[in-house]
Amino acid sequence: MTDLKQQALDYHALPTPGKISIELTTPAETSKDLALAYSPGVAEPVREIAENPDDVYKYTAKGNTVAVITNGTAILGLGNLGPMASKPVMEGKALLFKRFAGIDSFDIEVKHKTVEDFVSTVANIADSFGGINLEDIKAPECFEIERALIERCKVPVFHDDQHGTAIVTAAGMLNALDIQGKQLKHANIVCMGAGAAAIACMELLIKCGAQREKIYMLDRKGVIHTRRDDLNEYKKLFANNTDKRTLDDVIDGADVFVGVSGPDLLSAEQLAMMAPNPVVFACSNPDPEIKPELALATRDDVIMATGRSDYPNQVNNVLCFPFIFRGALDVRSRAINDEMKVAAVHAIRELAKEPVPAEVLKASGDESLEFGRDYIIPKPMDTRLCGRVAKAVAQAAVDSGVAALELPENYMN
Ligand SMILES: NC(=O)C1=CN([C@@H]2O[C@H](COP(=O)(O)OP(=O)(O)OC[C@H]3O[C@@H](n4cnc5c(N)ncnc54)[C@H](OP(=O)(O)O)[C@@H]3O)[C@@H](O)[C@H]2O)C=CC1
Ligand SMILES: CC(=O)C(=O)O
Ligand SMILES: [Mg+2]
Repeated sequence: MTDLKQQALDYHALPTPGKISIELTTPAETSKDLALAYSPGVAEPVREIAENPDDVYKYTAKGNTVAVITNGTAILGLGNLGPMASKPVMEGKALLFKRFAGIDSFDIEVKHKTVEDFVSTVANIADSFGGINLEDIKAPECFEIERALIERCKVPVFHDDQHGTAIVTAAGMLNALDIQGKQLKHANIVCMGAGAAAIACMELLIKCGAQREKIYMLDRKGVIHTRRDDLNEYKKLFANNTDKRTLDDVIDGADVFVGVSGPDLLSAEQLAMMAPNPVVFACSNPDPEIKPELALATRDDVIMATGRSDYPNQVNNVLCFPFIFRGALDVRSRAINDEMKVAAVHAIRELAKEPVPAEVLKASGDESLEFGRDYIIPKPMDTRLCGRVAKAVAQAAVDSGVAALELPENYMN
């Protein structure tokens, strides 16, 4: 067994199985405590909430709790391994919510037969939480699921693999292209993968200035083009009227490669065919579309990012989901809309341009970090992220009319 494999298994098994537990926030030592916490005292908040439903935010943990919900059909880049196999990832998301944004979460792994079955299960329990984070649900079902749940739930519903990934990708891409002296609107983009993350990443890049006709998207069958008759409605939005059919055809002269597909799908030869000063985001987890060692040995003008914590430039939705929910919960937003997503993009990208405090360097193990090809995006353990992103998101929620509360005074200052 490799060292990392054994360490990772031990990390999850010890000192107790899993990575999270529940802790109490009120005293529960004496009979008096129990008379308040449970019977008879608990009846008082019950009566208040029955009379005024909004009081649930005053008397329960709902307002700081997010459900992380999956069916295990697209677990990282490992595929459809079922609900139980996804549990370590979902507990991992709960760990990240708590560690980076102080948000409590429950992971819920749903076994279901139909999309409607999944949607009803989630819709029926959604009110228990302040928000719903959908995770690792494969395309195209994820699109229908998210749309239906947004319609049916009063709390914000956010499919992290779509929008969290897209926000971080857009933030990193705008910075990387700036460093390479290129502009998104002129960039020839290759997107390997045509699923949840791919469709959302490309749609957000287009909102940020990329041109749809300059994007070539590929799935397992190759380039997505207008003469294919096997495309779902989401892939069809990226069908190019082109004779190009393979990665070799489209990578020639490309400025950008975004990989949200699977391991080792971009070869050194293909990377060598890209335009001068290319940007490669090989974001498949745990194994990227091309290993950074290989990419950097192949050419030294490439800006290289992966989804992993153990290389520079981690383009991973962890930089977004804890903070976008922090902002949404704090102003009790009923949605996470485009205005909030764009606010998150800019807050994340701008932070990378600021000097990095010593404690971030210590946590990341870097001697120095300065905006440039090996530091295009902040580190997840940068404690400034929560304040910057949550504040921008909360302000955007208030400004766009989806927040029930005003921005708290001195919020995140
Ligand atoms: N770094 C980050 O923050 C994130 C990274 N990801 C990564 O992105 C990947 C996809 O996740 P997600 O979108 O949720 O999953 P989906 O199942 O929704 O989509 C997977 C897509 O990848 C394509 N694909 C898979 N294998 C190949 C291959 N060998 N050649 C070409 N295309 C391939 C599939 O093609 P087809 O449609 O033909 O089946 C599909 O379009 C995963 O590796 C995941 O780890 C996802 C979210 C966040
Ligand atoms: C990071 C993540 O959410 C994924 O790879 O699915
Ligand atoms: Mg995921």
